Amino acid sequence: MAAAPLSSSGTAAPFTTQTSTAALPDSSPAPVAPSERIQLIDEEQKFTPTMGEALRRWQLEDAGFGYDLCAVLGSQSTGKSTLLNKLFGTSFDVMDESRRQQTTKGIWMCRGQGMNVLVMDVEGTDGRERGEDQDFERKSALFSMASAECLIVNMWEHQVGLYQGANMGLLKTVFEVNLGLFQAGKSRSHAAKEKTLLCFVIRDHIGATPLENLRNTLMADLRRIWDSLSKPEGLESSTIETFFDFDFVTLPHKLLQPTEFDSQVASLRTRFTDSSRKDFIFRPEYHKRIPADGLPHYLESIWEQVQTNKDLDLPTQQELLAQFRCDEIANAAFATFANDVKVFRRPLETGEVLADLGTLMGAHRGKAIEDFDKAASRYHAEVYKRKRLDLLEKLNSTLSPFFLGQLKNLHKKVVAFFRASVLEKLRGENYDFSTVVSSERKKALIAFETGATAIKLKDTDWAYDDEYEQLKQSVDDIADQCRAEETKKMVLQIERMVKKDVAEPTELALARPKADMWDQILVAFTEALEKAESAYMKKARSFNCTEEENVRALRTLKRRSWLSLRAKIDEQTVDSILINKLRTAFEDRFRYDEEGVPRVWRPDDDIDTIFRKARDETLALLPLYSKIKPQEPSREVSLPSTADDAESASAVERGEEEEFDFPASLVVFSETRKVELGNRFRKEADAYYVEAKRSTVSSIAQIPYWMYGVIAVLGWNEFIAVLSSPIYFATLIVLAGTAYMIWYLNMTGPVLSVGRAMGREVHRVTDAKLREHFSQPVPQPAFLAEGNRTASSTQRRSNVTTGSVDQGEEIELQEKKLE
Ligand SMILES: Nc1nc2c(ncn2[C@@H]2O[C@H](COP(=O)(O)OP(=O)(O)OP(=O)(O)O)[C@@H](O)[C@H]2O)c(=O)[nH]1
Repeated sequence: MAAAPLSSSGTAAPFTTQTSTAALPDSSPAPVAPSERIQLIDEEQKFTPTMGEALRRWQLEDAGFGYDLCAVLGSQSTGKSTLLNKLFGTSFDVMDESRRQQTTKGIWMCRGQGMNVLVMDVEGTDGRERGEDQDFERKSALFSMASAECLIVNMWEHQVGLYQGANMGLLKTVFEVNLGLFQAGKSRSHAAKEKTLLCFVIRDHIGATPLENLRNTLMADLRRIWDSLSKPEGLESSTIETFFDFDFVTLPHKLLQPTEFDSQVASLRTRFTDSSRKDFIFRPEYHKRIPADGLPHYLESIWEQVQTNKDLDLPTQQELLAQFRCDEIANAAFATFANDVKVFRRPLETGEVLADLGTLMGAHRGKAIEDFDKAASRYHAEVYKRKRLDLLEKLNSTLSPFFLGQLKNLHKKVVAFFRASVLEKLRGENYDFSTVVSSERKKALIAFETGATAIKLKDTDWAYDDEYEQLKQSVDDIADQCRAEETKKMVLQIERMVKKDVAEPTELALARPKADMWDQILVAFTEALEKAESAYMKKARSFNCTEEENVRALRTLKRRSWLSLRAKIDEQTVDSILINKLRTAFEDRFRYDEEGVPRVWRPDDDIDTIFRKARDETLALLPLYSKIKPQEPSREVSLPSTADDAESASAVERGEEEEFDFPASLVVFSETRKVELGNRFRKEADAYYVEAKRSTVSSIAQIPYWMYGVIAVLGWNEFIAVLSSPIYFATLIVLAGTAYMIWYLNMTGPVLSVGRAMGREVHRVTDAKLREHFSQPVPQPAFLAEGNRTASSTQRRSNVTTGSVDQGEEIELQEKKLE
């Protein structure tokens, strides 16, 4: 039956990939290298794992739906492989004529040359080696039906009308298989629409029987077979045309009419390649809608189903394939995506705020979805949609930590910026605290919201409300801190103001101690405090301070102001200054008379009484100094002690405030110190007394008046000499003129005092020198050693040292009397 052998390559090893040029069509227009073929299903009925790779090599992996698949069925050695090689330029093995043995075993696949067509060469039926075993025939028919758009049924012309030779057994199997497939998928409406083309190629057509007659004969046979089949429920009245389209082609004898054979094969080829032809074979409705990249998996699972004799549910298979492929595609898209976005992790972990994070995240996610859509959208729509959602969710959950990290960093950045800008503004002059804080707060919240919105991707449930609330809280906390700081600063400023305002009146009042001394000081203090309180209240308004805060701040302000007054009083009443003040008060009473004129002690003056009065009056000032107590009770100041209110007491316990005891703060110095100061003052006063006494002694020791007469008599001739000498006389005139000028310019007083001072100095130096010369040392009183800070004490010391031992003793006796 078979024609003369073209080549023989024997049986291929399982899953081998082979290339052959032996069966290239003679009329092949281009010398293109034939495609390699693969053994899709081997003799052991195992599906090849290399189909994916083969598709890649055939450059069909990315073809999507842009490919076609056909299979050839027919009896063994009926020139199937020869026909396919001629039609499609494939490289299937052709039987070696001399050996006459089965060539094609299992199912082979090859890409058509110059076309996106996958061709399957199926092992011939009625296989001698397989004997009567119909198992593989049925399986391969089922497999071909499930996958191919067009089944080429190859037969000799003389087989038409015969049951066995015309493959009627095989066709019966095909119809049964198809009904089985339909039954499984009957719930799916689209199943009915899927038709398969059965293209009958009648070989060795001599031409005696026209094609029309052959067609009728075959169709009558096919209908008979169809009718004989038991139909599933609901399909009892279905015809063979419901599921199949039929085409009939005749080819002349290959060996007897080779030219005609070749030209008709070439013509038939165009029906497979030229989609513009009316009789184009690969019409879209036959396509099984399996994307090329999913074809290996689909065919494998179909074969697995066929092998395990399970009901072949094509729609379910398509769904399963869609799931498998969508997962694969999603995983590939996700792997690229994960690699792209991992660069965000490190900077976000180190606290950076990435400027284009939102855009970049969106772009990477978009690319992943795009990659997925491109490959997966061809698969089962429902599965694709579901898997797309899954992928989107996975992408979003991968990006979510970046979103949260960025929000956290944004929060920190905005808070830091808010703090810095508020502090910066507060460093300036003439600011309104509440305006500064509210405007910076607004800016901070807007900055956060803008940043957060920029990274919030659509199709996510991401939200930043919590972070936004936290940010508000943080900003408000900082504002509160700043307000507390500002309030503190303001209280300090006001305190300084109070300190300045009370300093001078305090110094003045304490320097001139009078009965109303404390009244003056407290009036000044109260005025300063009132001024301070109103200054605080004015500023506090701009700080939006609460009533409670105001009460607390004013209380602090009063206490601190009082303490600064107390500090001033303490400063002015340290021992040395207080003694100085007492000394001054004493001097005012003792050394000056009622009119304020300095006293020049004369022997008949009652020094003792004056001294006693001045001393007692001065000592009476000590109790006045010792306690802050105004004459007028209304001028008394009263502040609560820390022990008086619970809040302050607990603040003292916590160490936040210092203890403040107002009644204790009214005491300037204790009784003990008062006694000490009295004693010290007494000694100082005694020195004044001694000085006064000495000055009377020195006035007693003055030159007698008759001595001036003696001097005048003895100096007469010198007087005449002056008058008679032009030099002396001129000198006299100059001196007289100078004296007149002094008198005229009213400078007598200053000149006299200068002269007196000079005289005293000369007198002192002379006395000292004389004392040294005559070696008559007199012990120096201890209190004078301390009192030599002033010029008056220096004067006193010089006076004392110039006195005789007798005078010193006399003075001591006088003192004892006074005591
Ligand atoms: N008479 C005739 N012989 C042909 C024709 N085409 C091929 N042959 C011969 O038939 C024999 C079998 O050819 P194959 O192409 O191997 O047939 P096959 O159906 O693929 O065989 P298996 O794969 O073994 O089932 C070869 O010797 C061919 O030379 C034809 O059109 N007419």
